[in-house]
Amino acid sequence: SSGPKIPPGPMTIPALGSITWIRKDFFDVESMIRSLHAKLGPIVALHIGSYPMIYISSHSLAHQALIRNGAIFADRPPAIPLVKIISCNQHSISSASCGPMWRTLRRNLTAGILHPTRVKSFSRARRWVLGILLDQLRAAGPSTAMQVAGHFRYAVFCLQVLMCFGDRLEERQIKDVQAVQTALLLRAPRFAILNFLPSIGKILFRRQWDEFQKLLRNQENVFLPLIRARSAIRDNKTREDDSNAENVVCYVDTLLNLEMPEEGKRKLTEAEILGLCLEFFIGAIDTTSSALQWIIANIVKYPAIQEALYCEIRAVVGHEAAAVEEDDLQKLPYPKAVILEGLRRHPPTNFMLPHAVTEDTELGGFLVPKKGTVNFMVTDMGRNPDVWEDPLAFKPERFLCNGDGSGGGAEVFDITGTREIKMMPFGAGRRMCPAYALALLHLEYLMANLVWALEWKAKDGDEVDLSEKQEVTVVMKNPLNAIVIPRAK
Ligand code: HEM
Repeated sequence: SSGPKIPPGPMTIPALGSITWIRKDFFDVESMIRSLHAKLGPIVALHIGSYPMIYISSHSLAHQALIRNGAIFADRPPAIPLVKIISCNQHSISSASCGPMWRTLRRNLTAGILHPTRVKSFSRARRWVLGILLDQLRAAGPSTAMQVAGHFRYAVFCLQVLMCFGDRLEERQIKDVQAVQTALLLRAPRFAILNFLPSIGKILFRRQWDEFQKLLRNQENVFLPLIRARSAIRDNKTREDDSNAENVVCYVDTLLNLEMPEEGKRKLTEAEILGLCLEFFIGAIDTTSSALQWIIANIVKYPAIQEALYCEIRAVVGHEAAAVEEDDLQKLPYPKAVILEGLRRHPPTNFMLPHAVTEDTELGGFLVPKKGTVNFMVTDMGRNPDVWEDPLAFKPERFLCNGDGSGGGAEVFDITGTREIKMMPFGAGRRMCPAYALALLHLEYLMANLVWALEWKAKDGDEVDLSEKQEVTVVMKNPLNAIVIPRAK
């Protein structure tokens, strides 16, 4: 027709095209999309399944799609079979179609456990987790280098588990949750084959299918008793007003109380609650802990940044403070700038979750057809030289008002991209990460205290290598190996 055309992309024969793509490594696909952008411009299309997959590398097109035409671009495509199983048929926030179920679940998360007063009620839990992390890091001694990634991941895991199941959990219970959840994530690549031809895949790849089912059962065995324990606490509370009962509301409490307004006010099933808990971990743990590792790696690589952080913290909390408290963070613009620079330079994910389009629409002069999927080049946007001066340098000052690195300016950067998108580590628009403020709090609190309590150094003669590797998130190819020296107070 004479109307706008589908964005340019490599020519493919429909079915054959899909087979070619399935055989490609994720990194190959990513670098291919990057070279297509270099050749064909900021909007390109791949023809992998029945509908085109459109990739966008331009900040202004991302803003036009996600903010100005947010309603059209806010849906999700049908989930792949294994995600369907884990999410109880797309009854999770990240996978649900953009309808009443998604709205209710998302609102329950943002107005419930992510409400600032609820987040504040977990301050004690955060202090406890920080103590565990510092003990683990100090244990190596001041002259032995250690890999810190596992310790960071465990700390973030503890934070999420406590917010999910209640802040009185014992470490033993946290470790049980971690064991089953990590097993599922680590084995995930083995199960990918089950996504193709799901009905006969169970028979053809019997071993993988049985193993997948076993991991799901293990997960139920650990999660369901924790969910039922919260249910029992709630029932006891309604029977007698027990002042000793738990008073910090956790995510599971909000899910147990939730009613689905469009479905006769029905309650969520245990399986749905379990899937939502899993999402609460999968969305948070690898993203937050890999961001923390990248940020600390840059602090080790650039001692002047570490010194500037330490000096600003000291000026606010005083020489003798045992720790940086959450209330102090509001008075510390430089740590905020370091976190933002970390997320710009090393966003945990190169792409967002795929968005589906609800009607034919035009973007950048091209047709984005109904049911087509759209995704955005998150990493490339944060490193675009047209938007960021010297984009590969790690310069937190760019996020300070006064821009001179003195830490005196207030942080005004709009991470939501509502006015203008300059980077989008948390996405933008209606599907933007609902927990971005929590993630920023965890990163700021942990980083500020890690620098306040410990001096970070590279192993003698070792360069901090910032090469990347794709795992669940983008991680350091050579994980950070650092020496930590407790600071005298
Ligand atoms: C540094 C940490 C984090 C990063 C970089 C991050 C990034 C993202 C991104 C890029 C998306 C997709 C946005 C889109 O498709 O438009 C997303 C969605 C989501 N994230 Fe996060 N996230 C982080 C932490 C968290 C945490 C702590 C939680 C839970 C407490 C969480 C829960 C979710 C959920 C539920 C969604 C789906 C939202 C929807 O579809 O409506 N994330 N996140």
